[in-house]
Amino acid sequence: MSRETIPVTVLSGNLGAGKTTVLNNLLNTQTDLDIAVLVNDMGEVNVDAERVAEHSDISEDDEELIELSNGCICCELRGDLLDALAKLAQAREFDYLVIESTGVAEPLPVAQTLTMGFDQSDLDPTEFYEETGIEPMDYYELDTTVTVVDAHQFWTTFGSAESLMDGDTEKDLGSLLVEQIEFCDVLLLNKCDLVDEAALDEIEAVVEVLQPRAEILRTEHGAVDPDAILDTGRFDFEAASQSAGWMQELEEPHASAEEEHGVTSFVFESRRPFHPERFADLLNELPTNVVRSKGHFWLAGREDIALGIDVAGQSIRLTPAGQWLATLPADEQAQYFEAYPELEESWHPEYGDRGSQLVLIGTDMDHDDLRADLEAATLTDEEMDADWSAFEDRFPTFERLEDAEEAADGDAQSAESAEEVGLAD
Ligand SMILES: Nc1nc2c(ncn2[C@@H]2O[C@H](COP(=O)(O)OP(=O)(O)OP(=O)(O)O)[C@@H](O)[C@H]2O)c(=O)[nH]1
Repeated sequence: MSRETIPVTVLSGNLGAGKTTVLNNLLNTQTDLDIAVLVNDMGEVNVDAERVAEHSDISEDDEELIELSNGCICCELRGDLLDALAKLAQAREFDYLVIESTGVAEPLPVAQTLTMGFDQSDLDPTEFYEETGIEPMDYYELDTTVTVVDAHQFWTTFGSAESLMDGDTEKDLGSLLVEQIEFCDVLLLNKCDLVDEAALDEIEAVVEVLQPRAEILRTEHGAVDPDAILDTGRFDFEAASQSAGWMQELEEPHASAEEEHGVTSFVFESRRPFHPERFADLLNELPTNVVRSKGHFWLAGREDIALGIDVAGQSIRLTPAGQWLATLPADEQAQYFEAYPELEESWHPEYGDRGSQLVLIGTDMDHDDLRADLEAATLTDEEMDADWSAFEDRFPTFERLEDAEEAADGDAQSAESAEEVGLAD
């Protein structure tokens, strides 16, 4: 194959989901492609690379098997990843690259690194890059992101609050699984030999709501047709980072073909602020069948910025989601109205654009009950007239207004100011 850039497939997926098994299968399946492999392992010894070497034609001494150990390519090893790719590109004796990330890798930053390289990202240049000036991403193109999901462990992981240290941040396996599902082009539902048909249908229904864009394939022992994950041309950064089910839900509530599996979703909207104490209590006691929730909300007493919320499994993350336009001078507001006329239509005479919009996705959710609970957590008529600053407020305070602006500009999930909270009493 001769082309200007080398296409890349990235394999993600929770610990033990079957990434190495998929990779070995791929390397042992005859394709026309000469595949180079980069394996990332958290430990000092790259066990996965050893296993790849053991089970395929590629040996550990081979230049086309790169090992990156002792860290994760979604955080501290991003620069090393690019260096390794630059060195590999110089040899260029292969025509496809497959990257196996660690089980704790977040796919979005990996894809970001591979899309932006050193030139466009905020990465500090490495010594190698400064010496050679080679921008690896001139040589590569991200082609397909694949998430391998363990069907057998699915519900256990989904509801898991087991926390794991991932670089400097702590997160739980459940929310990592959701992120990995939400950000992929192809999803391999692996270990199907261990799960019956009805249970697989149920898992697929949840996955389809979380990630309507991906192709979902059922696999056993990682056996997959190479054409399904190599050279598919499916990767599209914008689409991938925007395609999560909750986003689509805001635009166009989906017809509930999934309802037979009890997977549903709804949008809660209110122009009244939440009472800080009642809303914190509600979030702390959110039923476990609410598997995903995202959106922004207005908290009484926080009239400057909107707060963003991201619930996945057992974890709740809060971010500053942007400044309310109501806080801006009239001339700046007028500019927004011109660009977005619908803003003016929904403008409240006293509160402006302040309000809440939350999407909830879950299994067997009682929409009416949940809606009533959310409604009850907003201020009553009497409270609307009270002094809001006197309410007890356990939500994190975001010191800098720039935090809000950064989060509004970019991806709220990666905003450094995100806080994982317990909202304890
Ligand atoms: N029964 C069954 N076992 C599988 C299947 N796929 C993989 N396994 C087994 O599951 C275990 C984990 O598989 P790996 O391929 O090492 O998973 P991984 O995602 O690379 O794991 P980490 O590198 O630790 O994140 C191994 O013992 C595999 O043999 C499958 O479809 N069915």
